[in-house]
Parts: sequence; C-alpha cells; structure tokens
Amino acid sequence: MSDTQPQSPVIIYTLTDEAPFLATQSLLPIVEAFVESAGVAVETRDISLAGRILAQFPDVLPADKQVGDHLAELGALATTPEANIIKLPNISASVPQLKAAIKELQAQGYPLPDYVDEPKTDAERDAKARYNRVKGSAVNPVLREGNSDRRAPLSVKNYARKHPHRMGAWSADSQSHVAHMDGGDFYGSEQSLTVDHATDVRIELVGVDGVTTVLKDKTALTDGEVIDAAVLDTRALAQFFDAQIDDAKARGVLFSLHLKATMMKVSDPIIFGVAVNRFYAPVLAKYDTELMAAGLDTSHGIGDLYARLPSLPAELQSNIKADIDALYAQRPALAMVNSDKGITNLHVPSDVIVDASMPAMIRDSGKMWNPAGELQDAKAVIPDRSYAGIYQAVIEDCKAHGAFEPATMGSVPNVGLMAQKAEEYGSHDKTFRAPRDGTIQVVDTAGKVLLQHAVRAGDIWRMCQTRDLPVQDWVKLAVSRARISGTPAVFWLDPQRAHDAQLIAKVETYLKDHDTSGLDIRILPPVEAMQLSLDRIRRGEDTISVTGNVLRDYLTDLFPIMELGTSAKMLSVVPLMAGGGLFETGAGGSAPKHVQQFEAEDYLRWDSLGEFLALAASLDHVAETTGNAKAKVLAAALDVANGAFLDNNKSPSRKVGGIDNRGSHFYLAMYWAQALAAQDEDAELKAKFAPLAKALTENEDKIVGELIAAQGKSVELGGYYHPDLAKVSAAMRPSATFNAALAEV
Ligand SMILES: NC(=O)C1=CN([C@@H]2O[C@H](COP(=O)(O)OP(=O)(O)OC[C@H]3O[C@@H](n4cnc5c(N)ncnc54)[C@H](OP(=O)(O)O)[C@@H]3O)[C@@H](O)[C@H]2O)C=CC1
Ligand SMILES: O=C(O)CCC(=O)C(=O)O
Ligand SMILES: [Mg+2]
Repeated sequence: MSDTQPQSPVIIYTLTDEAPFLATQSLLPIVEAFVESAGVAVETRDISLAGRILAQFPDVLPADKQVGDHLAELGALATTPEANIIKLPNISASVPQLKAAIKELQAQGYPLPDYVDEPKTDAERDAKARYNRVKGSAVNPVLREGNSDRRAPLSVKNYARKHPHRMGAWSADSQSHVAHMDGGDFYGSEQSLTVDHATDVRIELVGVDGVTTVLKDKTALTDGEVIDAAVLDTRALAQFFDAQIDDAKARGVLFSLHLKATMMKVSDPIIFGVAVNRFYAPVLAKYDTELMAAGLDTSHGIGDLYARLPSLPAELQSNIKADIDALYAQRPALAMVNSDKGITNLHVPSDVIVDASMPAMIRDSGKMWNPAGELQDAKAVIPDRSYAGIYQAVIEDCKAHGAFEPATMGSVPNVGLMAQKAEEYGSHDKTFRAPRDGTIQVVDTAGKVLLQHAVRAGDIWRMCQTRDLPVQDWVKLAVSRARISGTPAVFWLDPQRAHDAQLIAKVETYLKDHDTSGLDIRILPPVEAMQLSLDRIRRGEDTISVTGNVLRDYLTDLFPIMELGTSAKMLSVVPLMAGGGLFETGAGGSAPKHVQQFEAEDYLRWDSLGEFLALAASLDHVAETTGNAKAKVLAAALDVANGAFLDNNKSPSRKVGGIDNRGSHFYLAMYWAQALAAQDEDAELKAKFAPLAKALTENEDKIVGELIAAQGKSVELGGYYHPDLAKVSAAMRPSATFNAALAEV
C-alpha cells in the first residue's frame, strides 16, 4: 500500500447458512448502498457449510465449479490489523448434516465423493479427512483470533425492560433438575500445568500389552501456556445413563440429554452415542448383527437407525420399529425436538445444543416438550461436572424465587477467553477414544512425561491448550470493561479444577499489570459466581462474567435469553489481538426452523438486530482505525436508527401478516436514511440520503404493503445448504418500490 494511493477500507460480510444467509440477501444491498458512500468497500466471503465443502475439492471439481477457500483466507486476515469482518452464525455440521449437504451438492451436479463412514480405500480415506475438516465448529475457532466481549447494549436492555417478553412461571415443586456424574468424568480426572519454556509434545498410548501407539506426534507448546488433560470413563458413563434412565422413569419426568456435539465434535458425539446405546439397549442388542451389518453408528443418533432401515428386509424393518415403539412404553418419555414428527432428543446430535437448549428449558418453566406435544418437567442430563452445576443453580433459584423478570432484572455481560482455540473448544485434534487399555501420556522433546492417565479401551481422553498472551489480553479486556461500565467483574474459576487453578495464578499475576483501584474484581467458583450474579440480577444489578471459552458460550445464550428473550439481540465483538475487529452478529445460531417456516409460508422470522449492531461497531472500527470521518457519521446515524427501530418495535413478528425480516430491514433503511438526512456533520451524506429518506418515508405504506403481500405462499429456493442465489434474492427482495428507491442512491 503506498502513501499516495491509500486503499479504501474493506468490510468483509460473511455469507453463511440457513436463516442468516436468507436475511443477508435482503440486508446486504441496503448495507452496500449506505456504506459505499463513505468510501468503504463491502466484500463478501462464503463460509457456508456448502462453500466450505466445495473449497476442499479443487482437484475434483471442474474449473467452473471450483470455489476458493474463503475461510482460510479470512483466518489469515484475522491475524492482521486490517481485518474488519462481520461474521454471521453458520452451521457447525454434525455428520447427518454433512451427509445431507454432500447429497444436495451431488444432486446439483457437483461430482463430490461420498462421505464413507468406514473408508476402505485411500481415496475414501482422503475424502473423509477433507470432510472432517469442515465438520463441527470449523469456522469460529479459525476466525476468533481475539477474546470476546458480549453484552446487551443499553438501548436493547431498555427496550427489553419496556417490552418484557413472556417468561414461563416456575413452581416450587417443579421436578426438573440437572443430573451429572459423580466421578469418572473429565472434571474428576483433570491434570494441568503451566509450561515454563516452549517445547513440542507427543501424545501416546502405552498399552498394557507393552505396545506404544503415537496418537499425535507433535503439538507445539509456547512459553507460559497452560496445558491440561482429562479422561472420561465410558463404562462409568454408561452406568450413569442407566441410572438416570431409571430415575427419570421413577420420577415421571422427561429424559433429556444436553451436549455440545457440534462444537465438541470429537468427544460429544461419542457421549451422545453411549446415551443412545443405553436408552435403546434391548433393541440394539436384539438386532445387533443386522444393524452392525447395515453400518449403524449411534453417535449420529437413533436417526441413523431409521436412515439405515430401508437397506434391511421389509419384515425386519417393521419388527425393529415395533420393538422400538414397545420400548418407549417401558422407558421414561424422551424430551422431543419435534413431537409432531416424532423427532426425539436422541435422534440427531446437533438438534439439542446445550448453550441454547438449557436456557430455552429455563425460560419455559423448566419444562420441555413431551411426545404428546405438551410441556413437562425434565431431567436435564449433562454428564460432566465441569459446567453442569451452574444450570442446577439457576433451576434452584427459579424454584425458590420464581421466574426472572425481564422488566426489572439486571444484566450479565461476558468477557470470554477464546483466542487461539483456548481450552476445550480447541481440543479436537487432541481428543482420542482410547484404542486399547493402557496409559495415555503427554511427553516433551526431552522425554519427560508431563501429564498421564490410565485408560481403558473406549474411554475418551483429551488435551487442551490455553496460551499465555490470550490470557493476558482477556484480563486486560475484563479490567477495561469493568472500568468503562463501573460494574463488578467476576472471574468464574474453580480452584478445585486443575486447569482453573493454573488460570487463577495467571489472573492474579496479570491483574497487577492494571490499575484496578476502585474496581470490584473477584474470583469465584462457577456455582458461587452464578448465585452471586442471580442474586444481583434479581435486584436489578449488573455483574460482568469473566469466563473461559465454554462458559462464555453457555452464559451468552443463558443470560440474553432470560433478559432479552433471545441472544439475537446481543452485541458480540471480538477485538482481534493483532488490532483488527471481528464483529459477530448476536450470540445464537442459525435457527433452522426459521427456514422451514420461510419455505412453507414465505415468512422469515429471523431478527437481524445482531447484524445491525455488528455493522455499527464495524463502521466505528473503520472510523477509529482509519480516521474516516464519513464512517463515523454513518455509524452514529446507524446507532440512532437502531434506537428508532427498537422504540418503534420493528423487529419481525412471529406470524404471517406482520412485518417479517424483510420489513424490519426496510425500517432500518428508512430510519438510517432519516438520521443521515437529519444530521449536520457531513453535508455530502446529508444531501445524498435526504432523497432516500423522503422516498422511503413517503412510500412506507406502499412498501410495507408490497412486503406483506408477498407472504403466505410456499417458496422454492433451489436447495437448503446450497440454494439458488437468484431465487433467494428474488424471494428476499419482493418490494419493487423499495428496490427502486435503493437503486437511486
Ligand atoms: N456463531 C455461530 O456460528 C453459531 C452457530 N450455531 C449453529 O446454529 C444452529 C442452531 O443452533 P441452536 O443451538 O439451536 O441455536 P439457535 O440460536 O439457532 O436456536 C435457538 C433459538 O434462538 C432463537 N434465535 C436465535 N437467533 C435468532 C434470531 N436472529 N432471530 C430470531 N430468533 C433467534 C430462536 O428461538 P425462539 O424461536 O425461541 O425465538 C431459535 O430457535 C446449529 O447449526 C449450530 O451449529 C449455533 C450457535 C452459534
Ligand atoms: O461455533 C459454534 O458451533 C457455536 C458457537 C457458539 O455457540 C458461540 O460462540 O456462542
Ligand atoms: Mg453459543
């Protein structure tokens, strides 16, 4: 870049999946029309599941069907000061989702290889290895080169207080509870240490048979990083599930399993599979030979059994189905994902994801849907003790004091340790299912054993890394948020946990690097931190939660869902350690059920407020880092527009006939143009947007009429994972009047 020809700042807007992707086809043309007036370029990059799959096969696809590896490109960009990325939620694919996406792409004429569960040839192994790269949470860890700052902006919090969402009432005799193991879990077996110099380690299994197998030959450790390892005893896990199945039956509550099989893509599908194996044990044992021959893999859910049934003789199929139905009569009822369609909690591992599923249960009086389509008390099974206790604390608090009140409750923003694949969410390449009995050990280049566990075949062992610079950055961010907001900040760390004990030492050291005078900064074990935060929100007081990567994920759905009704309304900023900015939109997912509704009735319920907030933060970042005064004016006007959007309650309503996502985008554009026309800081922008403000204001009824007239019929998008762009764009921009007004800018 030369001094004479400065490149214009670039905002990267990501193209993802499902509801946020659909919404983008309506919002992006608006964003472009506004942002380019500040000399800021908006570019897109495709990080959708389909895009990520295609990017793995440049050698297989014909030239006209090849796509670049946009994720790798953005991952590199995130480590530079120029990064300014708006990241929408994307699918973290389970294997059933991955297979469905591959099938769809093949049907569209992409000559992709199949995903073979048990590859036999080199070509099959190569294809599976490539597919594994896009499986699970494959995007966020690559882009998150910084820690996270998630909170409800004041305007959003005020809106929620003024228009409180409905919270299900809680009764003191609710039977709902959390069940976890008492031993044999990761929590109980964790070992941890801080390495005092950079080194490489090897992970190996020394078998009781005397044979040593290298599980991962090299992992680079940096000076001062914390490493830990833990093992989950899968036999203890199976016994635990058996006991919980019996207990749920005895108490007459739903059996419900809450894991993060998407993000914890190696460990949690195995745990999920053990639960499926135990719940359906009598049927799986009876037909073991046939089901194994059919290729059943229960870590993909009982849905995998139904998917494989067609390959069996008709009579066998109906016998298996009848036996499963008979088993349901003896088992506790399962919590349902979709009771109309008979989709249970154990069908697909990506349907029930703990960060969103537990808050939804707490919001609904501690109940979940039963097979009859009614709400019922549930046993929430969260096997590992590391984080299960926090949910039990919330349940007990609701039983004692009733549901939380959005109109009066305080807020719990979060500062989360996330950078450089911190903690469990970076452990996938170091997670193994023990192939044989023996000892798994972590050995450095000098031959010293740093960590070791005795394992039995089938146990799940994992190692995590937490680098030092991210910890320093996290402590700094926590102090800065506490200072700016004047709010107490609590580090949720458990001295009984080996890993947390190492972090506590670091936090105590690095807090001394900052001026903390007058600040209330504490370190508390998670359950106590939860209780303190709950007591305070009931009094209307705010408390910053400063947490590791997993609690960051859990708490930033839990508190927003209680406070705001949804995590879509969160501001979610990742100040990148290299100086760039990553602006995530909301804290939730991609809401697949919204797509189903759109296809059925041309109505998109997705709320893009998270995108609006991210865009304002991204423009602010442009202004701060490049001195672009027009970007500053645009950002300030967008803030005003977001306020008007909330005050006038223009979020999508839930049903056909109200304004949906597209209508909400029109209102954002109108308020933004009005705010630009009303400001006097930049005459050029004022002149440019005054005509748009006038056109949109005068045509409000006409445009809303056109947008509502489009609703109420089915829509065909030419694909689910890889829809036809022209069809989506046409469906998402049905108002000719609005489109024409935008085109004038
Ligand atoms: N950052 C990312 O990339 C993330 C991606 N995911 C992915 O999203 C998918 C679904 O995950 P799940 O755990 O079910 O989480 P979701 O957040 O998608 O679902 C929970 C519920 O949150 C509400 N919700 C979330 N965002 C919005 C929005 N913008 N507008 C309106 N409602 C919203 C809806 O609830 P209601 O109907 O009650 O209003 C939704 O059904 C998975 O594929 C997962 O991998 C998940 C989390 C983060
Ligand atoms: O990456 C994912 O799969 C989910 C991310 C998530 O839930 C979060 O960051 O809150
Ligand atoms: Mg989350």
